[in-house]
Amino acid sequence: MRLVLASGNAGKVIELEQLLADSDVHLVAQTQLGVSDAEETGLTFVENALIKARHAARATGMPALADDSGICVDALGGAPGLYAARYAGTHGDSAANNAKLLRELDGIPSERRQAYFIAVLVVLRHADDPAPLIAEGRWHGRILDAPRGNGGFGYDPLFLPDGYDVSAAELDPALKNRLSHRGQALAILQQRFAELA
Ligand SMILES: O=P(O)(O)OP(=O)(O)OP(=O)(O)OC[C@H]1O[C@@H](n2cnc3c(O)ncnc32)[C@H](O)[C@@H]1O
Ligand SMILES: [Mg+2]
Repeated sequence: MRLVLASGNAGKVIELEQLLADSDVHLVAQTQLGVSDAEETGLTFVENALIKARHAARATGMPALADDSGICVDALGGAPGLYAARYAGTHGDSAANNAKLLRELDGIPSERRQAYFIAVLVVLRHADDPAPLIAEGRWHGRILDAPRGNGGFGYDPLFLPDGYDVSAAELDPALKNRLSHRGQALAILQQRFAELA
């Protein structure tokens, strides 16, 4: 089964390809097919995931998988949340986003730095599919005082997963995929892939 992956985020593409490496699902990143990024005008992760999947399915005529994700920090009322990719103003500027997150949490002690990553994955069989497959995962932890590690992407260097003494950017990539919001959501989705036939 060939699916267009409706994401322009190289970190997500790598993780999702790895997660599906042993399956019969073959992902083709939308950038490889010349598909531009969709405008994320939704007010929820699920709406944005549907917008992105529909955009890629329409542009390519292929079934599409989209991932809308973010990080929600309790002490900031859930911010950056839906706006994680553009928290500091420029879409996808991880260094600036991470610096802003540290500034916003300046002086807040570790016991009040709880946060979770969330991912909503959507599969549309075609652009007008009225019955998308939808799955959500959440990964809980806290925000560090300073970045740690070089793996992963985005907010990973600032995220200390519950139960671990290393940041998400210091975890082995396979372990991150087993634990993460994205890995959890994909496991749910895979149980439903059979319905795609
Ligand atoms: O919309 P696409 O094209 O998929 O790519 P994007 O980077 O814009 O992705 P989102 O709109 O879903 O925004 C999610 C942001 O949340 C962050 N994020 C999501 N999952 C993450 C993870 O596993 N590790 C670190 N940061 C993550 C990262 O900064 C993303 O840019
Ligand atoms: Mg985006």
